[in-house]
Amino acid sequence: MALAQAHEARDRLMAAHGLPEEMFEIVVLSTKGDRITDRSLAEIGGKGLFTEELEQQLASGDLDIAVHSAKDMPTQLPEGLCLSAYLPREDVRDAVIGRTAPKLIDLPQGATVGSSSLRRQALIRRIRPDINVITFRGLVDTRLRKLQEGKVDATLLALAGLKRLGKVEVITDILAVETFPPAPAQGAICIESRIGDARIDALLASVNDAPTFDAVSCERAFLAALDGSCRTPIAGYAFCEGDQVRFSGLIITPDGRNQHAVTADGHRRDAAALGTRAGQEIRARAGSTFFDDWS
Ligand SMILES: NCc1[nH]cc(CCC(=O)O)c1CC(=O)O
Repeated sequence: MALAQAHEARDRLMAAHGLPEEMFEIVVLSTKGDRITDRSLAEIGGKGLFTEELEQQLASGDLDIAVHSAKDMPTQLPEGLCLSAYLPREDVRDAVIGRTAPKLIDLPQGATVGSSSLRRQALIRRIRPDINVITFRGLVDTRLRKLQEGKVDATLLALAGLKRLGKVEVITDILAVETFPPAPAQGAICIESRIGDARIDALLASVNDAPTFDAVSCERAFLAALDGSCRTPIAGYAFCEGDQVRFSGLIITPDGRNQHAVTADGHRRDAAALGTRAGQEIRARAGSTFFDDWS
């Protein structure tokens, strides 16, 4: 998927500036997050794993831009780096790949679902407390193979990733954002670069999608205000409508039984502040014990 995303960024940059392919060199780094696939992200140290090595090369000048799934980016970036552009966002929803039934609600009693996302685990339990959720990581193909081998009844993946890999035919259901809210920044590809690199900023300005930038900035600010620890299931989704941005966020306990939801809207220019306030509000309402009990 990383390669598909890098190609998409390169193709958009080529088209926007009329540049030939030879002007770009794609450097592929496998990261710790890709190599360790038998434990959940929370267990092995969280989101930074995907980005650490790329960021070192970005800071040193070996790379000019890094292309990431925005969802995998920590809220705090290393000094001197920023998320300078977002490509137009893909579908934000989660998809079900069901083996014994197409939809979560139709799975057999006590069915096993593979997912290592704490948010998906909690949201699955909110809908179906009887479902046994097991940790399930690795590349999409590995997960699909485990599903076919009968290790689980179903698994959940981001629709955006499946689309980028050209694997939508495996999907048996798509979950609505209202009942199954996505992770902050899901479906968005971001470009990270050095702060103040005028040459690169000029190149990136023409591929940045402003509605995606504002919406994802709002969602990431929400996550940051909640201290974005990847041990707490957090969902957050914003979208732009004209000059307005609308946001809804949720924190939920891993068993899916307790939750706090928030909605907010305002002017797009205040998108990040809106997300921050929504995060602070939910934090105040939930109280510190909501987080303590589960981390
Ligand atoms: N954590 C892995 C990851 N990071 C981004 C995506 C999907 C693509 C996206 O959300 O942009 C995925 C896989 C998944 O959640 O199914």
